[in-house]
Amino acid sequence: MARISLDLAHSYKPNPQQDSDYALLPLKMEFEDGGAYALLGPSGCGKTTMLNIMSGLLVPSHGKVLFDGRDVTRASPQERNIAQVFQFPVIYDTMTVAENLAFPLRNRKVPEAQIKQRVGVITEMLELSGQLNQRAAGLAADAKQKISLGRGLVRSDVAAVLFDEPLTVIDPHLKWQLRRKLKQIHHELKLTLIYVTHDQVEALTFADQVVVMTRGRAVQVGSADALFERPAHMFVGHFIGSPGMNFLPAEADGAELAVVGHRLALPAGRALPAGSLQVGIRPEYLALAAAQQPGALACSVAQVQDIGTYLMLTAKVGEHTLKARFSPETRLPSAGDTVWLQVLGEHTCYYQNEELLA
Ligand SMILES: Nc1ncnc2c1ncn2[C@@H]1O[C@H](COP(=O)(O)OP(=O)(O)OP(=O)(O)O)[C@@H](O)[C@H]1O
Repeated sequence: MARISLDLAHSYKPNPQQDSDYALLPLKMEFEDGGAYALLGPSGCGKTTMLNIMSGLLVPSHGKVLFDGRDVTRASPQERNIAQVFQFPVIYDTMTVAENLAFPLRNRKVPEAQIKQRVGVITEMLELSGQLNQRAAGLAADAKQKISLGRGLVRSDVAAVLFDEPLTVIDPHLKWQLRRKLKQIHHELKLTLIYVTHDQVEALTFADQVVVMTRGRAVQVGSADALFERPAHMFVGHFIGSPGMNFLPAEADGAELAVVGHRLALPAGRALPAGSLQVGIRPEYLALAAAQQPGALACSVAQVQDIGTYLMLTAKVGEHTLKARFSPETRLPSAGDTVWLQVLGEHTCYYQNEELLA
């Protein structure tokens, strides 16, 4: 396994002039040996480009890729010793499940006894033991994709295993099981795993560290907890969570903050540079407050929805909308009523130029 370091940028255009010409803007990043990472972001943000640069399918237009300090920028996937799992199954239909799994090891002349042992471990983990001697051709799409996952995981000597949206063809129930399974496999096999997805639940259940990307930039690398509690960039606040973080424009001036024109005292000990900023608060932390309570805003209730496991309150303050989540037993006001919501508190984040200030 290897520690992967990136110090690069990539443009598919021959003469990039502006930021929008780059699929990846200049970035420096380290993937630690044995870590479980997810590259998370919307379509077109540069995830596959980054993965293909790590695997060796693509040479970056600028900069370098290092594996354990060794420059591998122009080395092929074979030379880098990378295993890859793609969106759709890549297996041999005429071979049995066992033969498919053994293939990457036979190719490398691993002794038969060792192959048997390793294939046994992987089939057990992926719950394929009952189908070992079946031909792959007769299997359902998700069983075939499990074989693909197994082929990616079967070698213990790879620098890293890279996954590009590997659960796309899997049905939703099995998807949930496989996500948990992959996490368990990571703990047992201690391989470096890098996993591309646009699905936040998939990224947050699988990875120890999630790289959140938007428009060719990696805007934050962090644990699920860090991305939820302290989004480093407004995009992370908005993209992570269901629904995402609420934002309100504000003007800071000494110990006070004018939020949508309402002057609120900042919590004790909180200092912000004077000027325009955005106040960010998660729907989970937007609590009910008494009228005129410091740090609270009077809002107008637009809607209360029963989502089953929680209640969702939608409120307006001026032209701005706030979403707040409450437990099902909370007594909430009705549409048209005024509600006071605690906007400033210990979980509130403050942003300037989209970056976290405090
Ligand atoms: N071979 C290519 N030639 C030119 N432009 C490309 C090529 N591959 C990707 N791009 C562009 O680079 C940008 C990043 O694409 P990339 O496929 O890395 O994003 P992604 O986050 O993986 O998206 P998706 O989830 O849709 O696969 C996009 O604007 C895309 O159109």
